[in-house]
Amino acid sequence: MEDTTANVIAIATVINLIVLIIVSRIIFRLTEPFFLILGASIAAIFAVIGFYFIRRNNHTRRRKLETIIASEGKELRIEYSFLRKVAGLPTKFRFKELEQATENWKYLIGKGASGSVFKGVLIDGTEVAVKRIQHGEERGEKEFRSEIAAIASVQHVNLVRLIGYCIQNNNLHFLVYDFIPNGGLSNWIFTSSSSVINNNFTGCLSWKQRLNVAIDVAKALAYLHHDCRSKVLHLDVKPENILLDTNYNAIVSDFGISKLMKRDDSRILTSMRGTRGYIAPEWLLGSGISEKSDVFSYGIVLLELIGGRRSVKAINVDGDGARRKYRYEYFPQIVTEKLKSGTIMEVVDQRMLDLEQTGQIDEDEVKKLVHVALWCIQHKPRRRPSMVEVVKWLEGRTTVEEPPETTMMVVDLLSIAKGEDGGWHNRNKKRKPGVVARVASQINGCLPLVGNNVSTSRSKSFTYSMSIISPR
Ligand SMILES: Nc1ncnc2c1ncn2[C@@H]1O[C@H](COP(=O)(O)OP(=O)(O)OP(=O)(O)O)[C@@H](O)[C@H]1O
Repeated sequence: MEDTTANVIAIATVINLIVLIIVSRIIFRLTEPFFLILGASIAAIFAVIGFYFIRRNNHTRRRKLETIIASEGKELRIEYSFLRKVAGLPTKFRFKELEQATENWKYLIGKGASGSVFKGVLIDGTEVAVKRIQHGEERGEKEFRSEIAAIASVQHVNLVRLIGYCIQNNNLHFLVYDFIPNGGLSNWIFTSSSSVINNNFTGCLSWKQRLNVAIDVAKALAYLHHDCRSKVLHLDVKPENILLDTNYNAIVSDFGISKLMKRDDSRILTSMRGTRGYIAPEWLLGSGISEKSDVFSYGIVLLELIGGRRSVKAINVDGDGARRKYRYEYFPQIVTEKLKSGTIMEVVDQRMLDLEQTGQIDEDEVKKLVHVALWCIQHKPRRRPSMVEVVKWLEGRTTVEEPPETTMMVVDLLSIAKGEDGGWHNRNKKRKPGVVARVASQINGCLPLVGNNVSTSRSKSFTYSMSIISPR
């Protein structure tokens, strides 16, 4: 377009000049003014031609540059998206893409404190689990941020991969994960679980599968605690957050309340969250947490893997409705007693024993796992092993010694949602360490593990019940 304009101007100027010369020749008959006008006209012609060439030259150079920049930009974009994929960096999805992937939120696969999880398929065929986080629910914005911060920087075969995220508006966020086909471990070790919604994947894991799960989870935690730039504390290790893939390999998920900790720090102070039954005593007492708090939760999960039951079981002993009274059974205490009396096989999941046809589970193997678990749930964090040590014990690379007896502390809210399996379930996760500390200081000596009145509703006021079992 600019070229054509410049050509027209040049031609028009030349025609003008010719006309001017002819007119001047007739009027001025080759007088002095004629030559002056001629000179000026020739200068004008050169100016126009020069201007034309300079413009043309600039224009060509600009176009060349634009082509180079465009191709380099494209290359950079390709390289960037490749690097994101290789580095496992999460992609930002549009809400519409997620609506299409989940067929308008058709398949609900799980529900937690912070939102619901739906199954979906991305355009490229990748199966995903989309977690919808509605702010205003128990967790929310904070969970969304900490989950992205923690998981975006870690990559391990036993950790769930965050594929992407989506921010629809201020109070509706989404996290997109790899879909893990066999769902939560809780569905495979407990007889029934309230967490099962549209999920048919339940059953009973064999001893070998349970041992593999224990090793996988230990490896994932060892990686988070020792191999990342900052220590990553998961802080919500429990069977619901351990997913199983098609081959029953364990994948640790849900980084909603995880925390990053500097390598040099030995502990951090943070408000108490987590799930009842799995929370380490130091958190309940407000004395600061560390990677050893994950080790404690892991120890509880290990015992639950062996026994196929929750660590705390509320058994209705008297009354009904709001007046119901419960007796609590604390599985770690039962295990300790059975170990002492030489009857450890009595704590092993009966379903699994039936499956394996008694005799196929080696008692020494059971003892080894129990020892590891009891080391992990030592009351004093410094007595607990590192997850690296746990991996070595489980893989048989080093021998695990018999653990010392330990104080066991059971602290929880009075408002308990009792599940079908008699276990405590995932409600009222926020607690106040200050309150716990006060309750703890009132306890003088040891309390027997006894029942309380239990309300099944969600309580807004935080009341604590605490029992301490000390070694005899
Ligand atoms: N990537 C996944 N693949 C398959 N199922 C999943 C996946 N992520 C979660 N689920 C299912 O959804 C359930 C709830 O998910 P999740 O625990 O992450 O939600 P949540 O709100 O963080 O729960 P909570 O905070 O109470 O632990 C899980 O127990 C599991 O059954």
